[in-house]
Amino acid sequence: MTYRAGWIHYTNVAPILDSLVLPNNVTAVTGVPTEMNAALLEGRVDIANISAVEFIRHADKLEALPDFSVAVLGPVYSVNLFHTVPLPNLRRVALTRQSAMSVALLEVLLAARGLSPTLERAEGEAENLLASGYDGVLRIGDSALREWYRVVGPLTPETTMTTLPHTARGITVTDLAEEWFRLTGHTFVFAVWAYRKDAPPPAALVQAMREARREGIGHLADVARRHAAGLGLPERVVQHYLWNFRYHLEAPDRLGLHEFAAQAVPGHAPLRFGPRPGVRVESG
Ligand SMILES: C=C(O[C@@H]1C=C(C(=O)O)C=C[C@H]1O)C(=O)O
Repeated sequence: MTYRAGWIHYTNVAPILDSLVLPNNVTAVTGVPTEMNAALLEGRVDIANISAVEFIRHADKLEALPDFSVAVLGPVYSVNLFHTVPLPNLRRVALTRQSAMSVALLEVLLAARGLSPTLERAEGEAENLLASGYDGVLRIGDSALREWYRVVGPLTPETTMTTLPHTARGITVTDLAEEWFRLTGHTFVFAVWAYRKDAPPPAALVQAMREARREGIGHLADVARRHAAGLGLPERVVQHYLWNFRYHLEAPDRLGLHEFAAQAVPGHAPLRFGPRPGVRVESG
């Protein structure tokens, strides 16, 4: 039987996907987070790296690989609220249709500040939307990374990603993962690799994913070089962006995930993870 994978193909998954050799009988499609969330929940794929909030919302049906995540501690650079007024003055915010996670995160961050601007779905470049009457625009993924750099860059020999300003040309870029860290002191998990509990991935696929990740992380400069031109960004920016991610769903990531789950989806079913690598499951 064929096992069907669905991959979100943003650059932050390249350290896992670029070197991945799919075993026989595994097929893969790609898409943006909301597409992959729906594909998994509707049974069109069997495993996908999905928005962590969808995993939490559907924890009764889903299980996640125990050692795969797209997570950060502090800034992420690609989940950004672009705004022209201070956060307390926000009135109308445009949300991207590509994302479930960042919308849920924005709602948590706004609620923590007692803010309730109007949230609307609208596509387009952040700067164009800001010029057209929105005072905030939420963007994720590669285009958000590019727009962030366009607003706050360029890097000079004296600056690093972490010392670039948050405001330039009248636009402030609020990095939602950095805000989450300020609020809670936790990591933020954007994605996990989830599957329906009754359809776990073949061991050969998980093994291939682990090998691909080892290869990608071991050659991050090469991954950055391959993707920099396509992104239209300096290699230095892409390399920093990539090594900043936490791909192993380690204990601090799980803590952050549970904290977010408690805040965003109160009353959710217990989160379930498959057996850890190297841990033998006794049968009977
Ligand atoms: C950090 C990011 O993570 C992605 C953001 C997601 C979302 O917002 O729903 C889902 C999967 C993640 O891989 C990003 O691509 O910018």
